[in-house]
Amino acid sequence: MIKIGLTGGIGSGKTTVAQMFQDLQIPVFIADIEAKKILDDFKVASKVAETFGLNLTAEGLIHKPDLAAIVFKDDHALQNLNSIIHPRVHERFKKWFNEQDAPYIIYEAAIIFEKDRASDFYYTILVTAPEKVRIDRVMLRDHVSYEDVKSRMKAQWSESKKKKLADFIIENINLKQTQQQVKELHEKFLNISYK
Ligand SMILES: Nc1ncnc2c1ncn2[C@@H]1O[C@H](COP(=O)(O)OP(=O)(O)OP(=O)(O)O)[C@@H](O)[C@H]1O
Repeated sequence: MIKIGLTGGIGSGKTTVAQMFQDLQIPVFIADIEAKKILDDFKVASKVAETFGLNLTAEGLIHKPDLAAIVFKDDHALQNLNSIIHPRVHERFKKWFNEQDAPYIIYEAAIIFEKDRASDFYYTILVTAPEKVRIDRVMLRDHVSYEDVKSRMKAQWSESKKKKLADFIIENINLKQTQQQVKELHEKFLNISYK
């Protein structure tokens, strides 16, 4: 079973594109969702709270906006958090992958090239959109400020740097055109996987 890595900067539309593959019956693993679930595990939450000097909520959870305020301003803190969460996401992915039965699967993550993980995948897809469009989308979706979005973007490489490394690029501006690009890639991946 072929593994396809799907990535893109914040607000580029990775999840929107991932959903389009899912609509074509392709299994999708969303690393961000898994990371959030892992953070809700009491043992992990306790470790993260201790590492960053945070208090857990009454339900024993991390208050995510407090954590975001720390890690999105401090690269070292973000790396520290990733070193707690990422190995666990990887474990979950391995287990999930072995349970799938499909011609190929999609692994969606905001960071693939930045982590030197492109070689884990048969192909990589980069979803792109102009920076201003991406910022507007995230401000609208998450009700956050322009500065908040910009500071989250700092941990990610520029699109031009990632474009050089990606096998395929999906320009996500018009949803109909995005869907068409997804369909074309889907056909290509099916052909490869059935060879
Ligand atoms: N082509 C498009 N036209 C209009 N709105 C779009 C388009 N693509 C995505 N959106 C909207 O923009 C927002 C961001 O898209 P999405 O969540 O898919 O991006 P993402 O890359 O997964 O973002 P993040 O990295 O922040 O999780 C969502 O509200 C989504 O509905």
